[in-house]
Amino acid sequence: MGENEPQSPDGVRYFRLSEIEEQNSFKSTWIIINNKVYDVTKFLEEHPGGEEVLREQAGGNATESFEDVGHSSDARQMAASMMIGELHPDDRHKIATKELVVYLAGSRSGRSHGHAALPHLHLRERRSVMSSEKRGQMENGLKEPQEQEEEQEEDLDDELDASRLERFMRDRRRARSLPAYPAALLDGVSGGDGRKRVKFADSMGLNLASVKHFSALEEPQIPSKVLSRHRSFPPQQDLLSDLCQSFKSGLDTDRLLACFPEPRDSERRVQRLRVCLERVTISQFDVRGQIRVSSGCSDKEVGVRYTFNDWLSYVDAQALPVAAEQPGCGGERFGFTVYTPPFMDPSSSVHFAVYLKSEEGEFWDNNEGQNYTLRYRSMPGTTPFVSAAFYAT
Ligand code: HEM
Repeated sequence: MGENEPQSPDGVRYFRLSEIEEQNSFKSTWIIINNKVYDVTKFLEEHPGGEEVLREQAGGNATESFEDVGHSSDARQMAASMMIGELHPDDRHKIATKELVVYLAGSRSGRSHGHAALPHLHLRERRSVMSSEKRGQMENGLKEPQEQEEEQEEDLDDELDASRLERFMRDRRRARSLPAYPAALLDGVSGGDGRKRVKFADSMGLNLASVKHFSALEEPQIPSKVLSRHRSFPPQQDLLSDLCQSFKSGLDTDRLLACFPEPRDSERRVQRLRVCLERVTISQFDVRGQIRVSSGCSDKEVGVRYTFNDWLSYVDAQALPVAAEQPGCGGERFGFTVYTPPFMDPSSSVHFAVYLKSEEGEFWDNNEGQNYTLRYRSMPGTTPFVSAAFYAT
């Protein structure tokens, strides 16, 4: 590949775009970042941001996505070790990115919109290559500059503002979990000394931008978004303390009953399967369940296996014994709680099955082979934070 292509004066290998576009499989995955070509095939599984995001860019220009994430200098050093050449100069125009002039209003005297901490962003297109889709996104909530002449006079200010904007955007970027760096990639990269790095995020998952110190006399203000989330979903009663009771959900009892087994059936099911899901309850924040197992063996592990991504990956969470047992309810009970991520696609589901592992073997209740499924449902017209919950289907 690329043998017939010219090289740059300093010996860098050039690849034609068509050639790069072919490297889009698991066997060979190349991406372009800032006109440099990277072979990320061996890095796919180790990428802290996941294999999928790289696969989506395979064979194409990943510059914008790479920069959007705000990769660290460590990440950039890693990337350097995967560079195999550059995009042929004749093909660079084919992947040219858009250039935007960024205006920050509200930062100059007399232009304030009354939100000192949240500047209004004014974006103006300099080139006309922006796609209409992109333009739609950019213009969403953003305004055109009002007076062109005034803006030209203030070019210097704009430069200053652009750096403020960059800082602002960085602060408002969604906080990301910190990577577990693969040891092999850390040779010679700073930060690989095994020390833990910690990041803070607010209730919406955004990076902590500043720290405010409250005095003892000052009442902390709870943002209305956070309050409304709690108001919409009052805490449910503690179902785990109420054994042998019907499945309950403040959200959709009928549908739950249709999907989950009848609790009075659990006697029969636990005899047959040795383990069964007896009850489940759902709130916007978590899914709680009660598992019943046949009494007997002392050394056992009871838990739930669940996935938020259709079993691409899954988690086994151990269930803990429920303290009190009511008379007339044979077997032992274990409770589990699965916390649902705050940011889910509207179509997301959680699938799960419950298990018992003992010296006699492994036993499962997987809803007769179909697993238990809860679908995430958004309610239109409200913000995602107060509008969605899991529903049984
Ligand atoms: C050779 C190319 C790449 C390398 C070496 C690389 C490396 C890394 C590293 C080390 C991190 C951890 C955070 C950090 O240190 O910045 C990271 C995070 C991430 N990367 Fe990349 N990356 C590459 C390309 C990409 C591309 C093309 C995309 C998007 C299409 C991407 C998306 C992400 C995302 C979304 C995260 C955040 C994961 C999280 O913390 O939740 N990366 N990457």
